[in-house]
Amino acid sequence: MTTAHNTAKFEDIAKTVLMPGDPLRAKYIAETYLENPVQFNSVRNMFGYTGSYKGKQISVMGSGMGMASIGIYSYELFKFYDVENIIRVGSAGAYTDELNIHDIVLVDSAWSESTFAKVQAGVENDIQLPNELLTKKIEDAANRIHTPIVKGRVHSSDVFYHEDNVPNHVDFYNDHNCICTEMESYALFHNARILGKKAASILTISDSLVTHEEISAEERQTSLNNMMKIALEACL
Ligand SMILES: O=P(O)(O)O[C@H]1O[C@H](CO)[C@@H](O)[C@H]1O
Ligand SMILES: O=c1cc[nH]c(=O)[nH]1
Repeated sequence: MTTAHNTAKFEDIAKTVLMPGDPLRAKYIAETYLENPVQFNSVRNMFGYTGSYKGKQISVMGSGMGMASIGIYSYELFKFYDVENIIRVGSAGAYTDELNIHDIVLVDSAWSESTFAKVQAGVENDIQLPNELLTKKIEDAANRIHTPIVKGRVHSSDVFYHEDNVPNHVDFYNDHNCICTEMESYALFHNARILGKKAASILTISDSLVTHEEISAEERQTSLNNMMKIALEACL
């Protein structure tokens, strides 16, 4: 089975896939943590690899940025490659000064004003939920390796740069209880639900919309090691 966006054969991809937005972060995870990683995709440079972690076959593949992009890649993995679990390992911007740079958020719900779910399947809910079991496995893994996490709701936005005349982080925090923002979890959770699969998201705070601190582009590729270890341990 190949698709317009993925040249992997059906058997090349493991049942669990870790998905960072950045394909270079996928390459970093494969080269740093997986034994014998084999690359299965390079179409559009959306790198994907399969290897083993502590004896378990795991794949890692970039999703690209935004719901349109993860919508395509996650749908193909679930539907055409029969992937069972996708764990997003992303970066996020903090909406509250209670979150610091490098804090790790385990997503317990994703709120969005996006029309993704409506256009995709006529679903009007503005909240999508991760799979409970997979999310619990991530929480248990974090506890096992003594890495603190914060559970909370993410704002999955279609837009990274906003003008001043629209709702901002204060409104999303106060009106919708969103503690941070990224651009993919809502679509990932929706795709998993309609296809009967499992998805979860774990995010590292890369910048703050409150304090305006941020980490560099290079650090976004490589410095999210604690989150990656939690996600890998959750696969065991
Ligand atoms: O670091 P990733 O996983 O790409 O996630 C976040 O970073 C990108 C924006 O810089 C968006 O994709 C957002 O969701
Ligand atoms: O502010 C941010 C940081 C990471 N990702 C986003 O989508 N927004």
